[in-house]
Amino acid sequence: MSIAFRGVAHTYNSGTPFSYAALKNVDLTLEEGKITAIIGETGSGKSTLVQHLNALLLPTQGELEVCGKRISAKEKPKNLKELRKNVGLVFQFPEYQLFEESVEKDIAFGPKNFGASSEEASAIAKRILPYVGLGEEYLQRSPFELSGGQKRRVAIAGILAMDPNVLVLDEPTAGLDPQGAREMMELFVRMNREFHKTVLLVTHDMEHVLRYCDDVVVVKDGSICTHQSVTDFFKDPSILKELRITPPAVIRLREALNARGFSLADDLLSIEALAAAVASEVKGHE
Ligand SMILES: Nc1ncnc2c1ncn2[C@@H]1O[C@H](COP(=O)(O)OP(=O)(O)OP(=O)(O)O)[C@@H](O)[C@H]1O
Repeated sequence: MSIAFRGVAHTYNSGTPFSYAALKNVDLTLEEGKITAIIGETGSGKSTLVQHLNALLLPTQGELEVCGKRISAKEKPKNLKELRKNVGLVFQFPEYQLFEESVEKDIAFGPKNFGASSEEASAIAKRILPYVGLGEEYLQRSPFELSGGQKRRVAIAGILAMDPNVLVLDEPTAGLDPQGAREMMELFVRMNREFHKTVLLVTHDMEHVLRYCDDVVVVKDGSICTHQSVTDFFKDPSILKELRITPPAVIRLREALNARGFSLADDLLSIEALAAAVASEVKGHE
């Protein structure tokens, strides 16, 4: 079952002098089971786009279909609660939304809200915590005493606890140190590969897009300007230049080497592949 936007537009403050067309006639089909990066310049409409997926925002025109539910301006999904259980939305800086007195209660809040007993919800919290890299000793701690990165892990555990089919992550690694960001990305990859979650990732980090994602969607001025596989996207340097995107380090290194006389192919997208190609060219000249 795919996720489809059909002619979706979203205008903020419609009918007022402050009206702003943030999304314009978006047609987009996302395959389930993939990790798709949503990228684009700041203010291009990425957050507005993804907030439609659990009906936090409703289209002002058009409709979308998510997990078998139709969402349109005229028609709120029949069972909003079920939709929100299926589509876990992690906002930018989710740690600001923690509110319970203990980590356990915070993670258990969602499952309880969706009908689990206190015991079941606590068991889920215990089970989920190690996935986000925190030990059981954190369960009874106040979320407010934790570091920023630990709070973020608790907030994400709260979403995972509801076992959504679709995980929508709006800049989940913003502000994390490189190690923390890598661990977070590896968690999402695991959720995708092991638990078959569809992952949509809003990000400005091209290294993460190249390394962890399958497909990429570029949003520009409220429209979708490209949707393709990550390997095709990064193979075409003209698109990156046109969109003023700084390419990942491996591509910059390849361009620098080619400028010095190498003829390395555009599809060398990992350090290992690039090193092997450089070694073979050097050997060929010996
Ligand atoms: N609640 C709102 N009311 C009015 N305008 C808004 C609102 N939220 C967003 N906008 C406007 O809509 C446009 C798209 O915003 P959005 O947050 O979707 O962009 P974005 O691509 O996610 O940006 P960033 O990368 O900076 O997070 C922006 O011009 C923004 O100012």
